[in-house]
Formats: sequence, structure tokens, C-alpha cells
Amino acid sequence: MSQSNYNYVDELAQLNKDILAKNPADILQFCSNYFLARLEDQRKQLWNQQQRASAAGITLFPRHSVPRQSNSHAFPAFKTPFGDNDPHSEDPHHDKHTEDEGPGAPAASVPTPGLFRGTFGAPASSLARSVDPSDKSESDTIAPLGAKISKLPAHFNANRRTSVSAETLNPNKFLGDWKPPVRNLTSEQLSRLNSSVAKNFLFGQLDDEELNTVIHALEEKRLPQNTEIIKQGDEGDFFYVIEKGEVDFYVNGDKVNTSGPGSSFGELALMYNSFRAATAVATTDCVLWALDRLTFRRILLEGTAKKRAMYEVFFKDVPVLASLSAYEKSKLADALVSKTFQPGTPVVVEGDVGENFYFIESGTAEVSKEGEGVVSHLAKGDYFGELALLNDSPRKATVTASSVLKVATLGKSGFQRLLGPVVEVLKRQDPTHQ
Ligand SMILES: Nc1ncnc2c1ncn2[C@@H]1O[C@@H]2COP(=O)(O)O[C@H]2[C@H]1O
Repeated sequence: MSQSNYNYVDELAQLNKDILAKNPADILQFCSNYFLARLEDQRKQLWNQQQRASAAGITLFPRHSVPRQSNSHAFPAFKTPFGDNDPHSEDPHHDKHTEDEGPGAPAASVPTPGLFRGTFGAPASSLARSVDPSDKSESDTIAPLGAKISKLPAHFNANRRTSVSAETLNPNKFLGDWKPPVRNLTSEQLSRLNSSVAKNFLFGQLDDEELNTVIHALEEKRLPQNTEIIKQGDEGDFFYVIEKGEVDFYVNGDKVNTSGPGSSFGELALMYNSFRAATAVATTDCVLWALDRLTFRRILLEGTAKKRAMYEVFFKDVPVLASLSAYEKSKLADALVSKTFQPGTPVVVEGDVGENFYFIESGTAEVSKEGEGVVSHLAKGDYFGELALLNDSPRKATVTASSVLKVATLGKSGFQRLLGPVVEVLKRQDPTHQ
């Protein structure tokens, strides 16, 4: 069953519950009111989502088409779903037709009163998802690179399910009698999963039962080099973990990232019920493991979203991370593990082999060196422990909690993978580096 069908079934199930609870006299009027209220709610969520995304530096709905870049991937341009009421617009009457809509395409907004008149004002037929039999965005077939990418329907974003909070805050309510898929994994597949994929940072938050459910729901995908795994602008269907190979990511034609074994991608559209934020292309032959949207939302959504939100606040107090993009910060948040040390407890000891890097979330610590005593004091937003990881050398100093100390730790592989862009700055500023 396609993802749209799931959404449709969820929606009808909820409507049915409301009808049974309220037993309305005028069923059609009740249904009409129900869907209008749902639509309004959805648009408000989308609005909030856009605000949060832009605060984090991500543009969900660029106003203008983005010219094709020199690489070979076609990227759709997006229209704001807020029509003429887009507060981000410098010119509210500009850009009613983009080149991507084609000359005959209807205007994105039909003026009607009300905050979201752009989308509410559109004719009913344009609010329904445009049905294009060639649109395989829901299927788990993966388009080979170079396959023709069809243009987006004129009302592309207006028709997306974009609720963040309703399902996010109470996912169980919306998932009904959800049962995770159980794949018939061979013992060879299970052992590969346990030795690599299960170590993905996002799975670190799961208890044994949850991890087991996730592992048995994973589906192996072997993809040749140059396969387009995800297309920017599509609806989210799967979350992926890389077992082997490399994947490049493009946003509006610009390469923004590369990921390798142990990394995951494709979570954003599932978390925010939004379209795919980037195009993902296999740059080598790849072995991936795909987790379906509902299992992701049911088991991984809440913990991931909470952790990202929590560290998003903390990262504002860590100047050295300022140069990381919003997405790089999210990935860093996934990998961090909080630990608390009582006053007087050493966290790293001079001469020891180093395995972890630390940010101070709260509390204080002091740095001391053999023969020199205390050489510096550390507090919230400071970090320590990178030298041993960078140089494969013993710890150069001892760091001891001087009050209850909460740290966010990162292991060696996460440190190399996620803090690469700021390593030079860390090197220069590490307080244990004398
Ligand atoms: N800079 C980036 N911005 C957005 N998404 C990215 C970026 N780099 C990698 N990605 C991944 O690309 C995926 C595309 O699908 P999603 O939007 O579901 O989730 C996205 C992320 O997992």
C-alpha cells in the first residue's frame, strides 16, 4: 500500500471516530467542517515548520526557481505553499507563475479572505493531490540516474502532509493498529546488521526490544553506482542506513554532503512530514538498509526529535560549532551521549589512551598537568579531549569535575566524521593543548 493510502486511511479512521463520538445530524456538513479544520490545522503546522526551518537556516520553500547547476541532476523548483501571504516574500504579488509550472499552469493562489488564502482559496480540484500515473514517488523502486524527472504539480507543496506537531507529539494516536513489517532476514544478513548498521547513532537511543523491531523491519537494497536514491521534493517513504558505499547529497543542484558506511539519511521528510530536502545519489555501488516511514515514526521519531531540539539550544552556547550547518548540527546531536560526573571525579586522565571527546553541557571542570597543578578552568560550552583523538597520542592533561558536571561525549569515529569541518579550530583552542 502506498504512503498516500496510509495517510488517507489514517484520516478516514480519525473522521470515523469523530462521527461515532459526536453522531452529527448532518453528516456531509460535519465531514466538510472536519476536513476544512484539518486543512487549516495542517497549513498552520506547515507555517510553523517553515518558521523553524528558516530559523535553523534551511529554506523549505524558496521563492524562486533555482537554475540548474552543472551536474547532471534535475532539481525541481519549489513554490511557497503560502501563496500571496508568504511573509518571507519581498514582493507578495511576484512570481505567480514560475517557469516550472508551464505557461498554462494555474496561479498558485486564488485571492480569498483569510490568513492562508493562497491555499484555501484554490479550487477544490487543485487541493487534491495531482494524480500522475507516472509519479512513482511512493514506490520503493529507485530511479536510475538520468531517468526523466517529471515537473512538480503546480500546487506541489500545498498538497503535502506537513503536520509536525500533531503526529510528532502523539504518534500513537495517529498510527492506529500499526504493526512493524517483519522481513525474513537470513542469519548472514542479521550478522551484518548487528556488526555495522545496528551501531548507527540514531539506534543508540533504543532499548533492546525496539532495536530488535527496527532490525527486523529493515530491508536490504543493493544499488549500483549513480542510482538516485532520493529525489529532492519527493514525499518521504524510507529512512536509510549505509552499510557499504558512499552517497552524495545535493540541495538545489549544489553538493552539500557525502556520507559513508554507518551513516544514515532520509530522516528529515519522515520526521517533519515534509518533502525530501535533498537529492541523494549513490557515488559507488551501495548496500543500504531501508526502514519504512511508519516504523521510523513509531520508534525513532520522538527520541531523535527531542535530542536534536535539546542540542540545538545547547549548540548556541558553543562558539566553535558556529560554522557547522544546521544539518551538520543535527547529525552531531544524533551522535552525542550525555554523561554526568560528580565533583572530584576525573573525566580524562593524563597519560591515558583517549577514546572520547567532550562538550560541557553544564557544571565546571578543571584542567591539571603533572608538575604544574591546575592550568585552566572549563565551563558550559567548553570542550576537551580532542588532541588524543586527533594525534593518537596519550591524554596531555587531566580534566576533573569541579562541580556536578554534565558532558556530551562523542566517540572517535563520530568525532572524525562529524567534527571534521571544525577540527582546525578545535586544535588551536583546546584548553588541554599546551
Ligand atoms: N545539507 C543537507 N540538508 C538537508 N538534507 C540533507 C543534507 N545533507 C544530507 N541530507 C540528507 O538528505 C536527505 C534527503 O531526504 P530527507 O529530506 O528525508 O532527509 C535528508 C537528509 O537525511
